[in-house]
Amino acid sequence: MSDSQKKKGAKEEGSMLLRLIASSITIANRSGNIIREVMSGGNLQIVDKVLFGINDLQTEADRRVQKCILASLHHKFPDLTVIGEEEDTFDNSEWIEEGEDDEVYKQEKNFPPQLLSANQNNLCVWVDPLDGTNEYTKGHLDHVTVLIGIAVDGKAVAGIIHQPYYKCDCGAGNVKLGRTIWGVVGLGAFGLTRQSPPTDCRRIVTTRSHETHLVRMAVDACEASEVIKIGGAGFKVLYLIEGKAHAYIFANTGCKKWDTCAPEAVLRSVGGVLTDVRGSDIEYGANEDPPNNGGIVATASKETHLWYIERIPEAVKVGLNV
Ligand SMILES: Nc1ncnc2c1ncn2[C@@H]1O[C@H](COP(=O)(O)O)[C@@H](O)[C@H]1OP(=O)(O)O
Ligand SMILES: [Mg+2]
Ligand SMILES: [Mg+2]
Ligand SMILES: [Mg+2]
Repeated sequence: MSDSQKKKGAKEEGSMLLRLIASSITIANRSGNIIREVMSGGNLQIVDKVLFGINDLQTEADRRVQKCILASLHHKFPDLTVIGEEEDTFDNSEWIEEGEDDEVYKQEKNFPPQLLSANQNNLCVWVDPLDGTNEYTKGHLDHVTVLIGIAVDGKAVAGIIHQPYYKCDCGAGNVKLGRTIWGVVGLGAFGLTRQSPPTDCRRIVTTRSHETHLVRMAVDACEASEVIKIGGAGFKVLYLIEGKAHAYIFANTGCKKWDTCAPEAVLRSVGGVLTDVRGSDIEYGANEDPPNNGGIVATASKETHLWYIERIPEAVKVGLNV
């Protein structure tokens, strides 16, 4: 047996969660290539999924990335529950990505032991192939992320967030597009640096394309010195972790569990919190319904989260039925 065969065999016998995260990072990177290819091809083939709400668009990039992620995960983990935003099809062998990111295995000894023993019976993966579709179609490309969220026993514990249009400075004036962030609760986050927000202001990040009366009421009650309207749940959570905003407030229905599973896991891996507007945890088990009708309140620090929950007016909480 060759060295590479031995290495592959050892990985296949090891922790399913490690393999899943290592595979998902590589799959998310390939997804970023697909998103850029579709955009540069110039034909997004936009479909309006009017049945599900306002500004609920789907493009050829959403569809292709969903095929890539689901086919790749199904190929390696045939018994795993994977729930994606777009249609489910597994007959997409041309989209299979087989690689794994070795950096994940280097962290094995630091992983919480109870997560290393997770298996297909208590794991569930929530996939948003392209978060921020509305913004993608309007050229706000930096708002777009690919989200692969991993839940164990219904809790968001690991997440991969890929930003296809993030500009990485490679030195000497060279710029590479795309970065991938991953995080595991109890281990930490990789691919970005956590920064504290300024202490002399209160910046709230909220929806750009799904604003309603309840969203405005909730944001107003939090006494923001600045309201930042950007697309996507993934992009907004990165604003929190990188200290560009103090809280993410979304008092509306419309978000689904694939929107928040990866962002919540990455946020919690750095000590943050993401809940509905009542402060209740979002459940990500395989039998949960996808919609999260209770909105979102998220902060990068546990200490400040309750302050925002207490400020959301009761009328907003009742309006969202939580
Ligand atoms: N009313 C809605 N209908 C469909 N998707 C929604 C709705 N509201 C929010 N979302 C999803 O949640 C994400 C975050 O919301 P927002 O950008 O408004 O803050 C959106 O990018 C969208 O994800 P997606 O782009 O993957 O369809
Ligand atoms: Mg969508
Ligand atoms: Mg989304
Ligand atoms: Mg999406």
